[in-house]
Amino acid sequence: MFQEEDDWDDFGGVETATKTTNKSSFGGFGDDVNSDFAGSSFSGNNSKFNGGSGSMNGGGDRGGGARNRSCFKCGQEGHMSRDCTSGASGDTQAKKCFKCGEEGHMSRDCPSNTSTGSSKACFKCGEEGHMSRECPNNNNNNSKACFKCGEEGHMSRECPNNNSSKDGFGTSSRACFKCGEEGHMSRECPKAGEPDPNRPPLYIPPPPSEDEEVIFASMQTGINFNKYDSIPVEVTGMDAPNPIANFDEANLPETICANVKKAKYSRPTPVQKYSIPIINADRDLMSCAQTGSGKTAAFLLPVLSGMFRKGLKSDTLSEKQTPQAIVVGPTRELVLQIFLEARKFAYGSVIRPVVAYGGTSVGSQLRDLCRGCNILIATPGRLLDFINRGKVSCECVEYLILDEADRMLDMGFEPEIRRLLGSPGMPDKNSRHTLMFSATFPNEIQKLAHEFLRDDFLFLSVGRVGGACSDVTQTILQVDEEDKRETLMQLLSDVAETRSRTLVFVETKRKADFLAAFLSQENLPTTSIHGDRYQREREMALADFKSGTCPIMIATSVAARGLDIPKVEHVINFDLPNEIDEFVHRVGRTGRCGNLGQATSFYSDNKDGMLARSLVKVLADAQQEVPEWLESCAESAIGTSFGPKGGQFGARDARNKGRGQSRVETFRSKGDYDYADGGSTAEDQFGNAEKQASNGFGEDDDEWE
Ligand SMILES: Nc1ncnc2c1ncn2[C@@H]1O[C@H](COP(=O)(O)OP(=O)(O)OP(=O)(O)O)[C@@H](O)[C@H]1O
Repeated sequence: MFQEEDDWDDFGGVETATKTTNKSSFGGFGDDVNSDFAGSSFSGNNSKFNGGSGSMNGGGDRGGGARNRSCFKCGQEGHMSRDCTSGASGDTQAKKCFKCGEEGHMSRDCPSNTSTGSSKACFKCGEEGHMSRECPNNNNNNSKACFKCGEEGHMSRECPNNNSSKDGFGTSSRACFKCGEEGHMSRECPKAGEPDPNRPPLYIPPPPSEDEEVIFASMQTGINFNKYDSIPVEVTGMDAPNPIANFDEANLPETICANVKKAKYSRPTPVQKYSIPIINADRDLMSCAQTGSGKTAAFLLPVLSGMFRKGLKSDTLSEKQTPQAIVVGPTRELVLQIFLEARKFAYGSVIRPVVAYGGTSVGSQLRDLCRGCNILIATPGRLLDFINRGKVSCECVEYLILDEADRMLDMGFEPEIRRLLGSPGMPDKNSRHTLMFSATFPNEIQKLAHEFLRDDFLFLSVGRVGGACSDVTQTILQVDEEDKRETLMQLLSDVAETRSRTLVFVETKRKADFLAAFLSQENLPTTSIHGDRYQREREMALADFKSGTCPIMIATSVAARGLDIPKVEHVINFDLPNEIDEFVHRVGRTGRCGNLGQATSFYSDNKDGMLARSLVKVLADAQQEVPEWLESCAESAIGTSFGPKGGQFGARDARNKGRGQSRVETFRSKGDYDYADGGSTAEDQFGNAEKQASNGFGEDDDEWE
């Protein structure tokens, strides 16, 4: 079915048809501008889903110019419809009036001038009663010039000035969209077959290891693992089931139970003790627990078990897969990690997890998908792309899980999540189970989340919502911008010898590159990860960091959430983030699963004042030392827009009005996440973070995958 990457190249044909769709539907206005610059992506959909067949019926012939064209009115060749001498339509497919929808006359002869519903105005002058090509108001500003020579009075396909290199405005020359050279359109490009040097190389990630030892390799629990039991837990909502005390009470199928043992999970963490019975009882859940405390297994184990219990529905070897569970997360590396966890717990069973994320070959992921998919773990953009292509249907979804749910509902991803929830076949909230997990849950996001959960959902908080992990020893250093590099060098001075894993967070992708290059020059083995790197490079950077080949990794916020990297000893915030939640997640890359960790943050007076109050709060809550100077900074922020006096966090279920507190921090930024992670367009593979989530699914990726 998908033997070759090129199997997916058939979109080239659609492009041609699309161009002509534009032309015919707009009565001759459709300059090639449309087809070259927009048609390939957006109109491609039109031709597929909105009457594309219309464009195929002869439409394809019109654009090329090489084939015969027949009169629009009588169906005969040799003349255009405007020169047609036959009074009425003579062909079998009688044409309807553009204005009133009736047959037997053209729109310009339409007797029903009062037609209201669909009366069309001239595209050029805006007046009704004539089409744009018959427009008497030729001086109108909107009048269209030939796309090739810039002159009016003819369309580009009839242009007598074939060698003209002027564009429609007669000012600059138009180059071929594919090769950049002048003198031809992209569809006639002689280099069409050659690879575009600006496009990123195709990336097919290596298949995951089949070695049991690798599959079940897990992080060693640390000395504070047992202390998890003393963390206060609160469940709010009606009729919450009792927590379990051990995995034997979790009602897991035998295979999954055996896999839990192989993963050396001897007993559940608090978030698992509470979440597992809640999900087993088919309740919706918003679950908040500190970083590194086992939230992934808290949803995967009961969801996989539920799928077993209810019976698997997905067809193997079907071109349209119907997963019963969908997990979405904000970054590619995180969804890959969750996939590997799902694969571990489902090992030896018939459940087939599949992963889908941007920056990688669509064809290869589709081939994998079509081998069968019971649980799909994906970034939202790529998932929507697959739904849009008709490769994934949501009709069987029983579980929808948002990991890092507060980020998934924050401004960057919210439009895509809404699109996912509104996609065809997606069961409504009362017909599916929606589960949300994160270490942070600001009040305003909680309130938004209520819209997607059943009314009787349960809210679970383990420890303080939004609190930093107390197993991490935190230091805040007051450092001026210009001294940061030197201070960093001091902190890293012995890493070349100790090889202790150090994760350094910076604000921008450029700075990440710059700092990585600088440290490498200083003989400190450093790599970097951020949204402007190719996916291959991102995964290699992570692998080098994990293996210790490069014990220093410079990262943007793309690595702030969810990544579970063993033995990260030190997190350095070279730049503090704009949001306190982001800070909590970054610090949480160390001190996981009961292990101890260290975090050092550079505080710049000029830049970080807005974070002072929230920082004091987070440090105090995590029983960390709060420097006096920071308290003073926080005091001076009282009464400013940086936080009300006595600022507190969204510390509990936002439904408990009066008890829930307002957040201190309101500066929410988008950060470097994998927004709009659809097809493998150049932007997807190489720097998509600034792209708006609403700008489509990257339909044209198959042209070069
Ligand atoms: N019951 C358990 N026993 C031993 N190890 C566990 C247990 N549960 C989870 N772990 C391990 O703890 C580590 C952290 O788990 P996980 O990544 O799920 O944390 P998290 O709460 O999702 O963190 P984050 O908030 O950063 O996303 C993983 O290596 C996981 O394998």
